[in-house]
Amino acid sequence: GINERTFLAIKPDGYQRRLVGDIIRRFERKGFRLVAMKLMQASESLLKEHYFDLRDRPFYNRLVKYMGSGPVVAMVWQGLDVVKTARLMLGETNPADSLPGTIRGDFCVDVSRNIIHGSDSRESAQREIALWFRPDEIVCWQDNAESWIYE
Ligand SMILES: Nc1ncnc2c1ncn2[C@@H]1O[C@H](COP(=O)(O)OP(=O)(O)OP(=O)(O)O)[C@@H](O)[C@H]1O
Repeated sequence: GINERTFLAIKPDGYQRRLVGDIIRRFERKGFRLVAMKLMQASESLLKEHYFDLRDRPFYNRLVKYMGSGPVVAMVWQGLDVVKTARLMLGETNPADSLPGTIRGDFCVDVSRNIIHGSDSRESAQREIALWFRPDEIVCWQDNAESWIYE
């Protein structure tokens, strides 16, 4: 949809490596709009809830520990088909499968240090946005079809 939203989080390794500006710049230049952002230390309970679907995977505990090992930059981005396009811009989960030009393809080699998270569907986006943000932390911005064409 035209005003679709997705949840992106720059992981502790992305923050530590000072990639925040580059990552935000990519999404702005692409044409998406930043509608919420906070730099935060995520709690263990938030991270466990966020990764609930992966709770039975062998790397789950390591993943929660890594995500809590430093600040994360939690963001909501809005725009036409942003869920799918953001996933393309991130690259594959495993950086070894990510093409150059994608965030993971350009900046990392290790699946357990892969810089950024992005919602994988509109349903997960809704769930994750509600988990990480209060409604009053999100800017209300509506692009209409005409502004996309004439802006
Ligand atoms: N085999 C693995 N070993 C270590 N960590 C892994 C492994 N597979 C996935 N992860 C970590 O768990 C995260 C979530 O895995 P998932 O399969 O949901 O991939 P994803 O949807 O591409 O990632 P994300 O949810 O972070 O955008 C990955 O981004 C990665 O940090």
